[in-house]
Amino acid sequence: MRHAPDLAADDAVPAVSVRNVSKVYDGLHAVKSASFDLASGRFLTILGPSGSGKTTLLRMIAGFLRPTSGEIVINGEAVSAVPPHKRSIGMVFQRLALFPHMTAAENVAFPLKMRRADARTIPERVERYLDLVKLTGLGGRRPHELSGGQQQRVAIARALVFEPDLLLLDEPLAALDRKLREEMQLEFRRIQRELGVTTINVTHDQREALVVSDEVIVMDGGEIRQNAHPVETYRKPASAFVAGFIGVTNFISGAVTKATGDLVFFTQGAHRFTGRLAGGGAVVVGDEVRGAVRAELVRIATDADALKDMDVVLPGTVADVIFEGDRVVYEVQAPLPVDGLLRIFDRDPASHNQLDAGAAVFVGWNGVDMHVFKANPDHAEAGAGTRSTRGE
Ligand SMILES: Nc1ncnc2c1ncn2[C@@H]1O[C@H](COP(=O)(O)OP(=O)(O)OP(=O)(O)O)[C@@H](O)[C@H]1O
Repeated sequence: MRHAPDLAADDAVPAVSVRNVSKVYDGLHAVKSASFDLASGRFLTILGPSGSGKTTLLRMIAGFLRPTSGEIVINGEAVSAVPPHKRSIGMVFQRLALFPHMTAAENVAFPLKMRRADARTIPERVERYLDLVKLTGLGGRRPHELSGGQQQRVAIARALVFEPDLLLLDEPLAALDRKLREEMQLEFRRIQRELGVTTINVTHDQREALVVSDEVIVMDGGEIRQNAHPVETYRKPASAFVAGFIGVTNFISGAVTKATGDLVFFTQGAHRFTGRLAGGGAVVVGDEVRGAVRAELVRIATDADALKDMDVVLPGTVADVIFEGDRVVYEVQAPLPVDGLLRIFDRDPASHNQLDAGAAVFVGWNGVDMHVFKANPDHAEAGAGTRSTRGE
């Protein structure tokens, strides 16, 4: 199939170039000065909370919406004046919109007929794409005779059969149950790698973004807050917002007492903390900062001695215990103004007794595991105070 990535060409012209694109409704920015380049064959996910501008950005790339300002370039061609059906784009939506009266094979053949493909080649191409999505032999069934996951596969085959330059996914998995959703995430990844088709996916599911993507753009308030490889997004969040939106993060506010290089010392009442400056910029003594530490990097014990290797040890009381099978989530009330309850993952719950709510405990972590962000009241962190630990 012709989508096998051509690495030499990748370097030359980005498959998609979004240049300073904004969309304004009634004086409000749905998308504000978004810019990014996406190389050919890459899988990009645009991740963000509801209302952050993800769909608006995707719809502008698809051509359903015109930017208020800025430019979108696909394979070197500025496309602002090109209508959606003239852009070489396959789309899969949350609502699949399969034709119910047509068989799976007829659904997949539809875009080829619309594009007046040579009728003699259509059956072979349809079969090839049904094979690709693992629906071999099911082409004769109508949508209602297929499971939700199988219908999803028909929609994927239909979006890809005409070999578009770009595949756009608008939360296609949001309506599926978790197990099927996770299975289909891996399917999207497999198919995308097999074809090498440049893909842009929109989701508010952080796990999906980390699992499927080569690159993740995190949006908030219409703006791109970070554009990075998933591992970097998780390990080196560019702001307190990103740290709070991806993963489960504990925040502690304080004032800087010393800053040397990227090492920052700050205090909250009588408690001293250390961390690494994150998100760029610099801090000086007296600046308000927010320390962020991941739930999986905080340790919990009933005996302070067990945490003697940790840089920070605080006493606390277990407020709630959430059993999730492969891990236990503890919510701990610490007696200093940690922002909300401290959340801690115990990933090895089978090896010891579970703690009970009300237990007196100690929690601890190391300074290298704390990211320190300059406090910015305009960009409150995401996720604080929520109970969701799975990004759902
Ligand atoms: N046609 C419109 N008219 C006015 N405002 C709009 C319009 N479409 C979107 N908006 C606003 O633009 C902002 C971004 O919306 P958008 O649908 O892009 O967000 P999203 O991140 O995709 O959210 P969700 O995950 O809920 O779909 C929101 O504040 C929304 O209310």
